[in-house]
Amino acid sequence: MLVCSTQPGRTLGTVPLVRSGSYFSSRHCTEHSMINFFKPTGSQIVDLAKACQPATFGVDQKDVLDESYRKAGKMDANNFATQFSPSDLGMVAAIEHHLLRGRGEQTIRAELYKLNVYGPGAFFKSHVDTPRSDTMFGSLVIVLPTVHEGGSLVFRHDDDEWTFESAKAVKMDPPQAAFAAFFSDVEHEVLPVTSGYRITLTYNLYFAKATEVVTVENTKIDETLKGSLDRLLKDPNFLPNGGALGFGLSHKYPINPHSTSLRDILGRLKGPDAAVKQLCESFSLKVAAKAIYRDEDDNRGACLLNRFFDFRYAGEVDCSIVDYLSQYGDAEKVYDEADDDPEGLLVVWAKSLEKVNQFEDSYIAYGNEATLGCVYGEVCLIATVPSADERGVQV
Ligand SMILES: O=C(O)CCC(=O)C(=O)O
Ligand SMILES: [Fe+2]
Repeated sequence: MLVCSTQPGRTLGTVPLVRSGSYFSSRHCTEHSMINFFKPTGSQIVDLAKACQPATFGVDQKDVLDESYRKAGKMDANNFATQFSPSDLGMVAAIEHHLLRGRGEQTIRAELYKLNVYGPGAFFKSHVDTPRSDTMFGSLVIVLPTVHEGGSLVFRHDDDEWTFESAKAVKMDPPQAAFAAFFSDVEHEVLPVTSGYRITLTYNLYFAKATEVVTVENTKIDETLKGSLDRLLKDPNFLPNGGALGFGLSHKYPINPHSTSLRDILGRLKGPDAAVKQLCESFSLKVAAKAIYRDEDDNRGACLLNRFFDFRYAGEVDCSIVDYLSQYGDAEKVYDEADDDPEGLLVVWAKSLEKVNQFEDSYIAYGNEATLGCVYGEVCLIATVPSADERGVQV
């Protein structure tokens, strides 16, 4: 459960880490580039610290390096990827509610800024954050659950001083992160770390633009997906040889496999499904609506078709549906990372298939006597992802 408390100018709290949102990967080191903050190892943390650069800080809109003022390592947001999502965890809503009392709408967004590593002896003296634009009003610091001592955050505002002992607020088992959100003009300081590594993610907090507020639902989807997609495509370890991103649809569409065209569905996508298409296209990914077919026995793979296959003219089917469609229906076999039979196109499912648009058809199965077989299909969106080389990212 997210727990938070608010004093003037700042909201402090803790949030449990969710398993799916605890992975980080950096593009600096390839061998140990992945860290699961559910159970990070000591050497992974040291590797992450080594992959960082000396942290600068902003003075009069310029980035300055001065280790007598700030001694820490940093990694810029475009050099690592994380599934940690303050909005999915309810933090953005909580910050809005607590820090900006009474606004009560989704009028803010958190943009990932940096990852910081404070090893033994690292600190950041008292400062105020430099707003990066007119709409930036504050910062969000997430202290990830790693064993360390010291590194408390001290806030000062209007002759008031407050210390957040974040090292004591984080928990390892089950993992719980600590966070602090505060207005840019609140003075804050990171006291020296006395042992271990203190790892933080920093986010810039913005008021959403007026136009973004009107399309609340889309804004939320766009912001979350856009950042993730951008980071994935820039990650050379993501589909290094190319493949596809698959998205289950959020809305239901009228489907008759004997008469509906997938091209029509693509042209009539609703709200969040249309947003997925637009977003992928904004990254120059080609998007198509496809039918995915599996055998009744789910384990024998799947295949994608650009049209619904009409089994009324199929005759007898004497092999698996996937093999049949690959041979006679121009289908492309697909697999995902969990498959032990990698054949065809590798699809990473960004949004799982929830059977929202499942359809059913029957065919004549070959055997001693003809029996009626049942085939299931579903509609999904497939975005083709070029190889890391073609995307211009180096492994
Ligand atoms: O890492 C932290 O705890 C604070 C970082 C900070 O204050 C900043 O990046 O401006
Ligand atoms: Fe700061």
